[in-house]
Amino acid sequence: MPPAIEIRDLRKSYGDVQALSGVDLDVPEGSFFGLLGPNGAGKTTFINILVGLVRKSGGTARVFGHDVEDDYREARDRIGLAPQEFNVDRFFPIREVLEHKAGYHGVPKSEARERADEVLKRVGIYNKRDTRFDWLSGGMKRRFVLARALITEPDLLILDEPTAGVDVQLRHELWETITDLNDHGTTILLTTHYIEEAERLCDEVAILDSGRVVDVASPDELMDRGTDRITVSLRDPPSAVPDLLALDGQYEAAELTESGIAVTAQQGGLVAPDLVRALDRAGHEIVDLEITRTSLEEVFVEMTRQDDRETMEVSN
Ligand SMILES: Nc1ncnc2c1ncn2[C@@H]1O[C@H](COP(=O)(O)OP(=O)(O)OP(=O)(O)O)[C@@H](O)[C@H]1O
Repeated sequence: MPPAIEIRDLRKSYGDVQALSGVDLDVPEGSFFGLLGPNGAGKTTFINILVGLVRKSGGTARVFGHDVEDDYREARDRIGLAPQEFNVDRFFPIREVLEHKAGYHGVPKSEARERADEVLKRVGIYNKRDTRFDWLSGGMKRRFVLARALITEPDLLILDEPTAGVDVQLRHELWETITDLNDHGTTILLTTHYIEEAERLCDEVAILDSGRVVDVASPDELMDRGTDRITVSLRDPPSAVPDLLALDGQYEAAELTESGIAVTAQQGGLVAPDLVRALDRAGHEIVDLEITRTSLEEVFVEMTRQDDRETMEVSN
């Protein structure tokens, strides 16, 4: 079975701007996949190539085995897109907008109404079915854009910043709706600036920076790449960093603090027991111990910042 998305050496330039510089990526069928990256990293360009809004400059992009340009119709019919910008026909009642869209994708008229009602109920705005898009609140507009993406019963749902600017309650409701879709087999590709969103929802994330994939991993794996800080308070704070030879290089740095010692290590939870033993053996009495985990956000900032530095070094 081909992956939901299969990308090889994908490139796109807009004049002198290299928006994608050779992206390779596989998104397995059924996964909840995050695409993270700072502004201008190339996320929207990537999505627009998949849905046929932008022509690639090179490489290949397939959706469930269909080339997005050569087999455009087959690929596009499998995708539901909820874009970041609202591009909705504002003059018709929203139920009609959905019916038109279903018709455009070959759904018979008799079934289109049924489907429209079903997706409006799913996103919780069925009672607004006769209202024009313009007259919906911001949060309802977000719900509607999701309903429109669902009207064709897509196998791949692409969500570009689906919760941008919505309140906490709606954000949680949208999370629930898309998690439920994923549980029932829909592959999800999500771009977001809310790292917490990626951490909660995604099985895997790709970090895109300056048109390149810097890393692909689960949120947990990414967090393991950050350093944790183990802070130990001691009954009698020492005047020099105690001998930590027994830790056998499992840590990156150790320093004195006001109340004891702080050690940074890749996986703090694994190092902490050895650290406690080493301090105990050296005669220190431990009063308190705290491990602060790196957040995915910190790892993300560090990864994309380092990449900036490399780019600067190359260009210098
Ligand atoms: N139509 C266009 N013409 C010229 N340059 C463009 C065009 N669209 C995008 N770009 C440039 O390509 C690069 C990637 O932009 P893109 O919108 O894909 O990034 P993004 O990751 O989606 O950013 P954001 O998070 O801000 O939405 C940027 O440098 C952008 O200025």
